Amino acid sequence: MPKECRRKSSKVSVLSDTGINEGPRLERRTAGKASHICDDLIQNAAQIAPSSATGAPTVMDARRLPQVTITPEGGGSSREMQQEDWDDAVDGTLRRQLSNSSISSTGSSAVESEDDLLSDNESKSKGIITLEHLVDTGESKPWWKLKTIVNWPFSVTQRRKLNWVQLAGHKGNFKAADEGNILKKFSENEMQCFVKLRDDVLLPFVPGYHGTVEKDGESFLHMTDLLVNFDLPNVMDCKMGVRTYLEEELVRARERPKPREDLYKKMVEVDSEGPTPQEHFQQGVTKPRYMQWRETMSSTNTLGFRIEGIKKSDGTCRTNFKKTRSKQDVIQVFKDFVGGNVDIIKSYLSRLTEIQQALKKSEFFKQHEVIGSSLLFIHDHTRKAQVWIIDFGKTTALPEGQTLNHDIPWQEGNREDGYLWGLGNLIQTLESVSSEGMGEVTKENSQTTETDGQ
Ligand SMILES: O=P(O)(O)O[C@H]1[C@H](O)[C@@H](OP(=O)(O)O)[C@H](OP(=O)(O)O)[C@@H](OP(=O)(O)O)[C@H]1O
Ligand SMILES: Nc1ncnc2c1ncn2[C@@H]1O[C@H](COP(=O)(O)OP(=O)(O)O)[C@@H](O)[C@H]1O
Repeated sequence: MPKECRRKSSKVSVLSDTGINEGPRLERRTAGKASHICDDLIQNAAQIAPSSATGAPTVMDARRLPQVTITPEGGGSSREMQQEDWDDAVDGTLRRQLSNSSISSTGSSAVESEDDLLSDNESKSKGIITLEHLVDTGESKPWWKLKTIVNWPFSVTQRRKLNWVQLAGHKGNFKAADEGNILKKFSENEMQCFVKLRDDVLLPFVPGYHGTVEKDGESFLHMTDLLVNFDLPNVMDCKMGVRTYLEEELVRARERPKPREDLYKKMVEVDSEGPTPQEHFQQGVTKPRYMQWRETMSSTNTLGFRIEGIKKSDGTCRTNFKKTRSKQDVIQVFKDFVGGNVDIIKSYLSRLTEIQQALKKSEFFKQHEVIGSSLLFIHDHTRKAQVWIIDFGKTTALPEGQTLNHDIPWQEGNREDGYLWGLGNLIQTLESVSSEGMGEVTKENSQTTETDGQ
């Protein structure tokens, strides 16, 4: 979810899911063409340019490199927005459950104990976590104020913690809710998307949305927990599209470049050669520069999707896929994810084909730029397998009358996201898994220890 949206959420005083509030609140400036191109950026991108050996269709290869001029400002290592802008009291209470033994037979399970909980100081969530309910004040009247739900019976048992899987996004973004549901930090964009999706053919493929909830000025989206009906689920998050940042982030970085030290460190952790000499000198990279680098290192640019994280039924989690880029690498990861079971791949394929057909018919999809949205794959030992479209935090409506193809190259200003192109490649990739047979799962892909340094 973009921080712009999260920041706005704290200022929202009246929430509406009636659709009256049409149009994204993200201020969208006209994307101008840059007159400067950072040579270092281009050189760097050229060094890690996608190879044609991936077997990916070349329709996106003509993409123009995003143009960002990077200049140091104010010491050069400031974050675009400070973490503390967003962290709040409830964030501090979220802890990650590291013990596999406490995962119950369902994907999302209530637990009473706080044993072996470790505090999580990272801003990104990676794997198995414990979701807490919002603070129980003990008052007789409900502390929360439901805006769109008339009655939410919130019994004591429903206030227990919830073992859950969060493979991407920021820690503290989710809370436990009533049984079968979760709360996600409010964003205007995402709320508006959920409301519009109620009348769209994509509705069967997105989590159920039950309105907004507010507590102490903090607002949440109340939605279905997709893990709830699974028994020890295997979960994979695939981020869709060829671009993972908004055009306006690019414009902002060009107008007011703010090199960020945290992103520089994340880049160096994966590839010490990643930053340009200038970026090394200032110990900072801008957000779009980091996002572009992530796209070229992973399969985002070459395949139009990338694997963000996987949690398997044995409790192991991996989020170190930053360099998983070739189609063959992705095939190996899928083989390991399904434990060599071709039937699960076939179930996934049939669901993906339904999603593809629905997307092609969807009015919502035509009228929105879909950035940073994921497909969430879930299966368990009963061979139940589902795929869901999640995360509309950066999905923004186009101006009235404008539509997107979603399968043509992005050029700054056209707002194309490459979603359908990526989905086509994802389907082809799973077809390859299915036709190749499973063979042996490599040691690398069956590893159970997560490391971020790749
Ligand atoms: O995956 P890594 O390499 O850690 O990079 C993250 C992801 O791209 C996040 O997207 P997502 O939330 O979809 O996972 C993004 O959040 P936004 O969604 O806010 O763009 C983070 O931006 P910052 O939060 O600005 O650091 C960026 O640092
Ligand atoms: N409705 C849901 N049911 C189950 N898991 C979910 C649901 N929504 C999100 N998740 C989990 O949370 C992670 C982050 O979700 P996402 O919506 O992408 O958050 P963010 O906007 O913070 O990036 C996903 O990778 C997935 O593991």
